[in-house]
This record gives sequence, structure tokens and C-alpha cells, in this order.
Amino acid sequence: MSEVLETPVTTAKLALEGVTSGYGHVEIIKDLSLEVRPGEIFALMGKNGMGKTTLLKTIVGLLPARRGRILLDGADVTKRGPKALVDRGVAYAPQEQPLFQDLSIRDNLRLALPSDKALAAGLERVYGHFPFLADRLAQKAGTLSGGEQKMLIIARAMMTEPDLLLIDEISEGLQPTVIERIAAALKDERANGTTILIVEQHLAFVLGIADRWAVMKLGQIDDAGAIGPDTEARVLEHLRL
Ligand SMILES: Nc1ncnc2c1ncn2[C@@H]1O[C@H](COP(=O)(O)OP(=O)(O)OP(=O)(O)O)[C@@H](O)[C@H]1O
Repeated sequence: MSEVLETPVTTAKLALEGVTSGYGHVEIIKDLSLEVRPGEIFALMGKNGMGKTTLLKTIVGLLPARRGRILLDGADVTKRGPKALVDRGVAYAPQEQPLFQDLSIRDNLRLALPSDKALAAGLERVYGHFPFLADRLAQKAGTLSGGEQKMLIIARAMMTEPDLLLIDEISEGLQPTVIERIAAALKDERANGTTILIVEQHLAFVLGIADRWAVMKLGQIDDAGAIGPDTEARVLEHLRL
């Protein structure tokens, strides 16, 4: 691991200490340690099948950590489960089956929230990023285009004004203008104090918004650092190997 990630920080927003998790008899995440600092965008990259999605699922409690600890603002949340993470301000935009296709945009957004009042406030926030939502609230999510569905997924995760936002491969299949819109939305969220951990394959997009980065290989952090002029070349080298 690089010097940058070993440098002590006051209190990490999210800290993983020797986390191991997996499926059945197979360990996918192996003794992994990582710190995400308050208010940063942290880009997590790696080749297919290296464990990035598995790591996000472990962080949000959908998959139990078999060993190690997960700390949120210094508090141990390892065995607390998904609900406790949501209550502590964590939002997750997953890669798989993320929307209720037969429900309207409004109902998909409402499900993330405790009340209609919260929905009204949340909508005001996300309309700024994704204005098309304002005229389409009654439309079924399944009838939106692929790009619109991705924007809805991000909007839903932002509705709660999360302290920590976890995003899994949002850019896949999106046209450049939509990616730019999402990049702008994520930068705005960071400016408002949200910490973001984003798994991405689209390097220009994610390295353009991130503060620090890591590459995963076979369930471990293979390399990491602060974003700098050599980052893209360094990451590409890992993805080629
Ligand atoms: N539910 C599951 N049961 C068994 N094995 C799984 C399950 N989900 C994922 N795996 C395996 O875990 C490994 C890591 O998968 P994961 O989806 O975490 O990788 P990833 O880095 O996110 O890959 P990608 O970039 O392709 O999305 C893969 O070998 C995958 O086959």
C-alpha cells in the first residue's frame, strides 16, 4: 500500500481493518484494510471479478464480515446490519437490480425515505442535478431509458442527504453528457460534505472527480494513493497486468 494511505488521519469516515468476507466456502475479500477520509471522493478500481462489489456489500452489511472490523466515524459497525448503516447516514447505489421497474419514479424515490415531507425536500435537492425527474414523477421506472435509470439510481441515493455514499459502476453504458451530469452531481455532494466511495471502470470520469484512489486485486488493495499526474498511467498498468 502507498504511503498516502498509511498516513494517520484524525478519524476516518470509513475504516476497514483486516476485513475478510466471501460466499460459502470461498473467501473473496482477504484481510483488506482501507481508510476513506471525511469529505473526499475515493475511487476504487480493479479488473472484473476482483471483489469490488463484494467489498461494497460487506461495508453496508448485506454480506457479513467474517473477520476484521468496519468503522464508521470511529464507531464499530461490523455486525450492525444494513438498517443501522442507513440510520447512520450511509446510502448505497448498487450495480445489480437497483430499481423497482413497475413502480413510478416517485415511488422509487419515496421508498428511500421515511415520509412524504422528506420526499418533497429530497426532490428539491435532486431536481437541481437531474431536472428531467420533475416532469416524469408518475412514469414507471422500467420505462425510462438506461441513462435515465442510472440518474434515478443516483438521485435515490442522494435523496437522504447521506454522509457516506457508496456507488457501484454507475457509468456503464452511459453517454458522455450523462456521465458529465453525474460527475457534477457528485462534486456538488462532496462540496456539501458527503463522503463518496465509488467503484468505477471509467477512468477519465472517476479520476476526474476523485481525491484518492485504490486498485483491488484478488480481494486485496494492490496499490493506492492520492490523485496526481501519474495516476491514470499507474492504474492502467494494474488493469493490464
Ligand atoms: N453471490 C455470489 N456467490 C458466489 N460467488 C460470487 C457471488 N457474487 C460474486 N461472486 C464471486 O466473487 C468474485 C468477486 O465478484 P465481485 O462482483 O465482487 O467482483 P467485481 O470486482 O465487482 O467485478 P466486476 O468489475 O466484474 O463487477 C467473483 O469471482 C464472483 O464470481
